[in-house]
Amino acid sequence: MGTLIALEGLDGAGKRTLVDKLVSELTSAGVRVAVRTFPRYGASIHADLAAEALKGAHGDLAGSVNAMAVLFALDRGGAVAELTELLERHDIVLLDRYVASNAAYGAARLRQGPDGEFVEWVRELEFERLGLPRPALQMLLDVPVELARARALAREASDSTRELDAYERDSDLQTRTGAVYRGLAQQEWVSSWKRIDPDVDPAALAADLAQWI
Ligand SMILES: Nc1ncnc2c1ncn2[C@@H]1O[C@H](COP(=O)(O)OP(=O)(O)OP(=O)(O)O)[C@@H](O)[C@H]1O
Ligand SMILES: Cc1cn([C@H]2C[C@H](O)[C@@H](COP(=O)(O)O)O2)c(=O)[nH]c1=O
Repeated sequence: MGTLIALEGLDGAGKRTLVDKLVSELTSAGVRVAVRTFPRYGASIHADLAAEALKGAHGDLAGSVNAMAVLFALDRGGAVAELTELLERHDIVLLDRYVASNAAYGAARLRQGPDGEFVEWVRELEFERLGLPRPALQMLLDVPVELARARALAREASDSTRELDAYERDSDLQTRTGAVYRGLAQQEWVSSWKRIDPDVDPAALAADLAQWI
């Protein structure tokens, strides 16, 4: 049975970039690694509806914190069988965002903290009702909000398909989300957490992750 590891962080933090480097390092070291990214755009109606809502579609859908979180949760709920199968065939299944994204962004929108009702609601909905596998390790790519924003803006300027959505445009939301994430990491929400610096060495981190197999 493989080890489930999730990478979390703000929009533009560099998660995708780091995941790609980790896969390259782990694969070179002979580790069987699979990657999945949430939301599953193009593969899940729930993910697509959420993305469209964050770009202004579907009336007042994006205005409801719980409705948005249910969409993200149902997207993941549809991936339970695939995750289970991937874990059977790989040493590590690395996730670019997972359940903690829902907890952190939703709590931040509601101005709640990591110990608040919303975080507990997400835990119960996703791990207990939807039966999502619990990650062995959750990593927080802890990039200052200004750096994450600069990276998201640079990406938007170079790629017309990556226009900032409502969450990305809201700098205060990103700041509060960062604070909730750090609280979740500090209290080891659901499983172990590891804080990752922006200048992390991917080779060293990959070697560390291989210890979790
Ligand atoms: N270490 C880095 N140094 C410089 N630029 C970086 C670094 N990591 C990522 N970037 C750049 O920052 C932008 C955002 O990176 P990336 O897409 O990996 O972030 P992300 O956390 O996956 O974002 P999102 O959650 O919004 O999809 C990209 O243009 C990427 O090339
Ligand atoms: C998976 C997930 C994501 N979010 C938030 C985080 C982002 O601001 C957007 C879209 O995600 P992307 O990585 O920029 O494509 O949605 C969330 O609130 N809950 C989730 O479960």
